[in-house]
Amino acid sequence: MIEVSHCNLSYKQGTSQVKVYDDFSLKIEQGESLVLIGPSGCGKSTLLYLLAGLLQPTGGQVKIWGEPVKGTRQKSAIILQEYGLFPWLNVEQNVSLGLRVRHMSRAKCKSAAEEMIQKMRLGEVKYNFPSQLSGGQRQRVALARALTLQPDLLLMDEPLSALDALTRERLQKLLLEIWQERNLTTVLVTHSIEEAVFLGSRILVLLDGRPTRVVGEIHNPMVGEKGYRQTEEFFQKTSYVRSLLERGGLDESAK
Ligand SMILES: Nc1ncnc2c1ncn2[C@@H]1O[C@H](COP(=O)(O)OP(=O)(O)OP(=O)(O)O)[C@@H](O)[C@H]1O
Repeated sequence: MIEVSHCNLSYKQGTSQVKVYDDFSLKIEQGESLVLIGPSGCGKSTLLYLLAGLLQPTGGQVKIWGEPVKGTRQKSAIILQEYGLFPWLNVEQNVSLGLRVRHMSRAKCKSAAEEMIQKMRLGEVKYNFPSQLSGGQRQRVALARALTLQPDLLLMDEPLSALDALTRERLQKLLLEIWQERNLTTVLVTHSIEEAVFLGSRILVLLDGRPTRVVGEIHNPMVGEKGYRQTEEFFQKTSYVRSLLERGGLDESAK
């Protein structure tokens, strides 16, 4: 279980403080695929950074599998909005980077990276640099790099937002496969309602209220089932999330 308990977090903006989280709590079960959706600036990335240990709350605590998070941890992988690839390293070097900084031998790094490069179908571009890749390929490199570290928690901040519609759907399927195969715990931030319902076993709808408020929590047990996107249930769930976002709160009639 991941527990965010009574967390407070404010940012300094000029001479004032912007209160993003105030007494905020959240629990995430092992193996869940949690999606955070909400308007720009409502605090989604901040929550991801708290979970990653990149930010520390000023009050309260984050615990992962019972351990308080005091900084970044080896088993948490985060994929940021700009993918975080190093432009001066080629695909193979980017993928193996995490292992190299953990002092794994060169040969082991190479074979672990190669396995992941094949899985992500990046073999043909493995000596290319990030500037020579498409958005979808860059995203797969970022995923490959995160997965070589065998994380138990994968945090993703709008990982697919820069992609064209078809590439995005292909990578959504890939993310689902990875989640199901590895029984990973994932937290994904998105602005897309369809993506939230396609990928989230639970969806949290957040709104900016200074502090951030959770205005809806949707359990989505059919996630990952074949053909889910074409079902009535999928349509209903997306309509419900949309109504929460539009009306800024719980609308019982749309449930
Ligand atoms: N380093 C910072 N310094 C000051 N204020 C910040 C900082 N980072 C974020 N904020 C503010 O905190 C609030 C929440 O930001 P956050 O990035 O978590 O929102 P978000 O929901 O992820 O937004 P987006 O969807 O646009 O990425 C915003 O009002 C933002 O302006």
